[in-house]
Amino acid sequence: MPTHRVSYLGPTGTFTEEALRRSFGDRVEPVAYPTIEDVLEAVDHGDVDLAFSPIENALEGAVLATLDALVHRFDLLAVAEAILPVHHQLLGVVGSSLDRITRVLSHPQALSQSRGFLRTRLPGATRVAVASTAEAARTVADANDPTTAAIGTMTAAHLWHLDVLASDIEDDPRNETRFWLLAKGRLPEPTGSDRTALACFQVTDRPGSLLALLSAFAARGINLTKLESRPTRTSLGAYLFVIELEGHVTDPAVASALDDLAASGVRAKLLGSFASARPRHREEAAPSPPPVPLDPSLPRSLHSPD
Ligand SMILES: O=C(O)C(=O)C[C@]1(C(=O)O)C=C[C@@H](O)C=C1
Repeated sequence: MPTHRVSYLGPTGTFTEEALRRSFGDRVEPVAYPTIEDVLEAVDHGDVDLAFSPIENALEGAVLATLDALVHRFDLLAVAEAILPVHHQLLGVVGSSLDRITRVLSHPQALSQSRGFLRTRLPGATRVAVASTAEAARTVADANDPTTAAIGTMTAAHLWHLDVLASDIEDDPRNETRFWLLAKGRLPEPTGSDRTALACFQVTDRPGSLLALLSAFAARGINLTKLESRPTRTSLGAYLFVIELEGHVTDPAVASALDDLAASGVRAKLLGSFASARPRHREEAAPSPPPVPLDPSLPRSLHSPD
């Protein structure tokens, strides 16, 4: 089987590399780049065959560095997705210990996903954002400073001979991150269990445009799995919608919904169509949270039925 050169956020030892190797094994040759923009630019320029980048985290939501670059800057298509359980380790040089740590380095996502641990166990420590978790681990190892720690992978601990000062420090053990494999050009054939991602821009701003967007899919029984609003970057208060739905962009129902949207003044940019890493079944939908008592002065429609 041919090997594809795939750009990813490096250096070696990041969660992204782990997800790439676990999901695609020896079908890929990972090529490290220092930032997510560089990862995407590499495939855009044809320096690699594919790019692999985080798109969504269970605790923090969208990975905006990837999402916004795909919406605004690059014309790339997601052709596959992968999900990795993400467990963060606090790494220090040999001989260090938790009570000596005054500075913690990591990728902003890792710092955010470990917010609870940092607040309760290292309340006085300075948090320093760096380009990736592996970059943080490498910096700590190079500095050989027992007062500085990194948040990163177990692989990074082994690579740079760091001690695990505290393990699995993420805010929730169910933490996981979804990644997209991105290509320039052709989409994969439908598999029967696909998802499609779109960025929808309102060409004309009028009341009910979000409703029109949602109705085009609802009317055809197409299940939406994600809806995210992002600034259009044209003026304050102007937003576009990123949606994900069940189905392939070539499915007749999806294609007809897109025709409807175009007719109602919505421009849709295709972000990808790919086999779902975790096909969703309607009956597995999360249970609704218990009703929250609301201020009695609020409109009745906001109250749960009694
Ligand atoms: O810094 C890394 O190790 C990465 O692979 C980046 C990244 C991200 O950007 O979300 C990937 C997965 C985890 O959510 C934490 C960080």
